[in-house]
Amino acid sequence: MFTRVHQYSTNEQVRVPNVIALVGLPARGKTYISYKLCRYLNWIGIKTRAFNVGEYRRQACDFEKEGKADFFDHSNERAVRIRDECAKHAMEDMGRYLDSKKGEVAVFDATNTTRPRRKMLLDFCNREDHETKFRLFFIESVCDDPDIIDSNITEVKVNSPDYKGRMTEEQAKQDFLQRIEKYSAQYAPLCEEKDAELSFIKVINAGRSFFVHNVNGHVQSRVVYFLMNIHLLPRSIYLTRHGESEYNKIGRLGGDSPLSENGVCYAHKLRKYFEKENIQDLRIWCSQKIRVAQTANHLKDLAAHVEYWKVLDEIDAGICEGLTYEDFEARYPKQFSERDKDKYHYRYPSGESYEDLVARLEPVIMELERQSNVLVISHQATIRCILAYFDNKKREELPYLNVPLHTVIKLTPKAYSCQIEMFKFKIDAVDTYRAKPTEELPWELNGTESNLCRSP
Ligand SMILES: O=P(O)(O)OC[C@H]1O[C@@](CO)(OP(=O)(O)O)[C@@H](O)[C@@H]1O
Repeated sequence: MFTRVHQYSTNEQVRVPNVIALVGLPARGKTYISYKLCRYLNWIGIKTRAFNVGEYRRQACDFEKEGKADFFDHSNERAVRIRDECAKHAMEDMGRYLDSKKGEVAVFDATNTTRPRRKMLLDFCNREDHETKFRLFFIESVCDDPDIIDSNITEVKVNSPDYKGRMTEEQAKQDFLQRIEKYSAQYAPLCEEKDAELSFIKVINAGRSFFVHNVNGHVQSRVVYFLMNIHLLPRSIYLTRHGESEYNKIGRLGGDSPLSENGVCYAHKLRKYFEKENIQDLRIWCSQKIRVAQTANHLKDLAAHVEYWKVLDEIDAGICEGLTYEDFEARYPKQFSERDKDKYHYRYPSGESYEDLVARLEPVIMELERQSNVLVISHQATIRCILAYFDNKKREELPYLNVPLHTVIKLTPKAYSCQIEMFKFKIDAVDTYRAKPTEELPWELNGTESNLCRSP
């Protein structure tokens, strides 16, 4: 007799709604963490939304009239009342989001620096009227490195809607420093003894060290793992497909064919491009397909490391490997239209779906988060998945992102976005893009320079 081992799917594991609450003084990167977490959790298929209490406060009162830094003084009773009301309002919205099952994780982005505020949140999560109580996890960002704080204030805070257009950058900076002082007077950091029952992680000096306490459940452990891998250092990630292959030329899917003449030409030009970029400690990650290895061969000596990852192989088209789209439609018309209906979830018989591909590529994303400069040479479907992560794309858009041949996509991660530049090489190649039948154009990218397609 066989015993069936129950395999938990991601969805089963996240049935308990989770609240992730940030803790920390202003300018400690809380919104940055919340943005990155939302992007990551949504990409791996856990529906997540951030609730930023600052935005509720901005809607509730005119900051100009309230007196800036004084608004955050704990002796300003009116302001304390307004701030508590805003927090409650955000909590109620968060509750509706989780109770209605629209989302599985809510990120509560606020300072939460006092014990009473955290108690209020805990009571809210344990309220009996929720269908299921919410599991609460705190992420405290502790930072005493003046350089990190200063760069956060100068790069992010002086441009916040509180200040932009209302005062000079210097005035904004001074006001913000006073705001930090007001919060510091009331700040009660999380503490192993006093908060023994709570689950939390302390991220110290933007990830130089961590303190993890009482982790509870799948979502929390994934969050901890993710936080321990991200960094803030400047770097660029380059994505490209292999040069045009013999199969591309005749429109066949998958397979393991070599480069066409045009493809070889691209490999040479790619070398020239990276010679010019002159990147220190470049790592090249390739799939294990011949067309990718041939593209990478010309670049090997420019890189500090070249690695061949099976997980970077193209989507497995199963019984459709080696067919053209026309063959596919003629042989398996039902399957073909199923794919058009829901390309993200459609799994090729004996092959993979885009959803499978995202799961397969998670270690690549995690490793990309850890590394500095990396060039990934891979395939149309895999690059779409990686790009969707960095450009925060929805699942329905992901399988239709336009990733043309003979193009380098340069990603430069910024605090709350990712700059995307596309360099199209002037070397002929077939167009392998197949639009969604009703759609006329490929989906646009979000990135700051998304429409920019330049020649290198
Ligand atoms: O999901 P769709 O849009 O079919 O694109 C994936 C297809 O792209 C192709 C080319 O048609 O990728 P690649 O040339 O990068 O290997 C196929 O191998 C693969 O099946």
